[in-house]
Amino acid sequence: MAAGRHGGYRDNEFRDRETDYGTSRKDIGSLNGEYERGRKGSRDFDRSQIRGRGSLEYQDRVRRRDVGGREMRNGGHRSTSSRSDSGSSGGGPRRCGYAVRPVDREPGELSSDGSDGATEAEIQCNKETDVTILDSGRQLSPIPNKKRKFSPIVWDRDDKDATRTIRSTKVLESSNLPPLPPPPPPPLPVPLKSNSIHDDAEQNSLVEDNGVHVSGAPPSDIDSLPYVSELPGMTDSSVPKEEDRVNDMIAETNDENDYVPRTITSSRWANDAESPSDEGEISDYEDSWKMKRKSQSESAEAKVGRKSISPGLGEYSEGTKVRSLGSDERVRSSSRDSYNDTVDKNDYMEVDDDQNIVCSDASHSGTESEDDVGSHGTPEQVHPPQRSFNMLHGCRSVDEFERLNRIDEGTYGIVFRAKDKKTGEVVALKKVKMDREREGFPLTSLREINILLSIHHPSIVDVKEVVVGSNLDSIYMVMEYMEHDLKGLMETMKQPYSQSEVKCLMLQLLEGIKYLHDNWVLHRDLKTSNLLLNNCGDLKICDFGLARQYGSPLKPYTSLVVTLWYRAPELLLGAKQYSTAIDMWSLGCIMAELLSKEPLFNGKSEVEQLDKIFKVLGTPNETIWPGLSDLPGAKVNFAKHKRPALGDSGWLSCFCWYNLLRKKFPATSFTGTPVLSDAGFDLLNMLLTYDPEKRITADAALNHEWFHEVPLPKSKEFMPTFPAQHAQDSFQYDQAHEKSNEESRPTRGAEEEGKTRGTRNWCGETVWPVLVNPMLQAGFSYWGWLTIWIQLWCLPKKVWHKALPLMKLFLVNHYM
Ligand SMILES: Nc1ncnc2c1ncn2[C@@H]1O[C@H](COP(=O)(O)OP(=O)(O)OP(=O)(O)O)[C@@H](O)[C@H]1O
Repeated sequence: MAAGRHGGYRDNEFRDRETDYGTSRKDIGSLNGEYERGRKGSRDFDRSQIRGRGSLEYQDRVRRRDVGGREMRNGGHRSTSSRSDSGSSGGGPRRCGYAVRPVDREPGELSSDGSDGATEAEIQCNKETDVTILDSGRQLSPIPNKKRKFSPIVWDRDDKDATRTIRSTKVLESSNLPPLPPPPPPPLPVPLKSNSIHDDAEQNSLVEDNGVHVSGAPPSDIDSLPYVSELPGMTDSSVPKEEDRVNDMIAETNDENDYVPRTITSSRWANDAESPSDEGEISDYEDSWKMKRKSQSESAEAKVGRKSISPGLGEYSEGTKVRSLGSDERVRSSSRDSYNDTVDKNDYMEVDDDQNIVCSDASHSGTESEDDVGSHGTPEQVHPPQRSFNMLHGCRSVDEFERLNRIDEGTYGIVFRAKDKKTGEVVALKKVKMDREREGFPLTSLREINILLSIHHPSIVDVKEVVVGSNLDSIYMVMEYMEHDLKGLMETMKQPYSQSEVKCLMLQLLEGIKYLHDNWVLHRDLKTSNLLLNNCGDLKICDFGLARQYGSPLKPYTSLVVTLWYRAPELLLGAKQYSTAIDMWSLGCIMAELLSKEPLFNGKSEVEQLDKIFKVLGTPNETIWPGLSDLPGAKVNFAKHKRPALGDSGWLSCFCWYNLLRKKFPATSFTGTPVLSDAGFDLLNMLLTYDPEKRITADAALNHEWFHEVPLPKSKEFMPTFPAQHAQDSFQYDQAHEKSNEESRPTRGAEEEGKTRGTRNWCGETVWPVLVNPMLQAGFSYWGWLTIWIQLWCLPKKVWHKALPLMKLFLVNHYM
């Protein structure tokens, strides 16, 4: 029965896998190991033991079994005509298997040999992005393909103090650091910048980075990177106390089911089991931020109650805890990032083909197997762009940027286009919204900053630095500027993207998602408005406000993630344990949207969303989705949209099952409906597979045959370009802004008295002195006058008629 719906499995296959899973769960390390081994494509490996992240192998196995036949996924039809044993898990693109006639190529489409005829100018675009283009048009990220043993993003401070002290001493000694002058206190309460660890021949020598000396000694492991408190001039003594205190707070407040986060201070991702959940991790941080803010406006002693000493540099106190924490986090996360960028392969222990844990760092050569060296190639060839942060200097002011125009406003931030006055570079500045300031620094922004500073990939928007406004609460992320977001772009397009263009976009998207998943990051908010595009054809994923680390084994997380239209069915049904498959479902929705220019499932509520999905894909049941009935939402009696006409099995059911989705994307069309080949439909089906365990992984999707058949993915240089939508806003916004600036000009009376109404900040908002009475503020603004006007409106007509001329007179005198 299920065979017809989801990939053609027989029931007993599920049971087999279930049994294996049960066994393997006892030893999650072994599971991970098997998964990693499986990824390398060991042919003799018993893939049936792998579940979850090993679904790639699972798909592979199914493919082999079904060669020559037809396979249904969500009841979908899978063409196998051109499919051989793909070995997709480790095989890579099989482009040689496809003979591509020139006539089949669209302009810009890559040929089999990779020559796309791009002009030099066009190729220049690629050079800038520092990516290698494969013959299939795919970009090779400069990041290793293997899944990291540990996430590069650091949220934890759970290292033992003693170890830290020893490490600190070791690092400092080995680098023969001369005593540094005490650094100025880090000015920001969030993790912002870090040092740069250079990976060059003189690993043990001092490296000067932006005028700051840091140890260039290769750390024996990532934890040995220096901390703020380990630097000269910073005392370490108070750190343990603070850590203990913070850990106590975590222990007291951690509740895995609570969505409200608590602390950012613990948990390395790969060791998630020992750490509080993400939701638990942040709010302590927020608490700290609150405390810090409180301490700014009142006396620190009064609020903290316990600690009142003003801390030395690098020390922790209640009042400055966040600042120190932020700096520390900043150093650690970005240290990893810098280190990751420069010596990515050296950074973490990785698992090689033979399940050896390999530290490719030269200092760990003893643990590096020959096999691994061979399989990894030469890490030295990879030189991703390096982000150098000066950890000892404060962040720059936003005044060092010239505001050009406002790009867009999201839920969590306002994005501006701006120009770096120093370099002339045009960037995007995302101002963190502090609307809910009373609740502390926004969690989403903390996550976003932390993650984006820690990862680097051509398909992920690059955060260059963080700058502050005149008011310390104004925090801006400086990002590379992208001309479009896919949602806005598609709204302006008359025709949807062609298949070859969708392939180009999907490949970039999948590369980015694969990188995230390999680095233990779930994006959790993939949608077209979070995909940016520039006129070089580069696609980049942005908005990491909902992103988080995941670990193995999975922990319960909130299911209130992902924008409704792109939310996976397991989330809609209330699953708390989910993984990378939720992002893959979103990719399925995005792929469909790219092809049709319409959202695939545009429900208005969760129930309606589920109903829309079920209508198209059929209502799932326990057979096609084992474990479905355990989900909280599955108890609801949904309408049974059952496609198979002849029971649950039989080849006819295959057609009936998937035909609604296939109807939306037919293989041929005379009506202008977007067409999708069998292979493309197969990929779409695999992305929109109900059972998250069976849903295709990013890795497998990258190797899907759709990307290797004609029409081939269009080369980025030949992607259509459009006028920058945000630059168009510029005129309108600037006019509006000019008008609002008019409002902020001093009143005539005030001018006379030499007073002003408040100053405009970088965004054009009025900033009032803290002590200005809000009523006074209202009185000086149009809003204030509007309020009065409305009140007058409510007055009896007689009174109002008398008041009106007076009001007019007053306003004319006052403003004209
Ligand atoms: N680097 C960038 N370059 C150009 N435009 C950008 C950039 N980053 C974001 N934008 C634009 O700003 C919009 C909002 O950005 P973003 O999604 O990061 O904010 P948000 O508040 O988190 O939004 P959401 O409400 O979707 O959560 C994006 O849809 C995009 O149009």
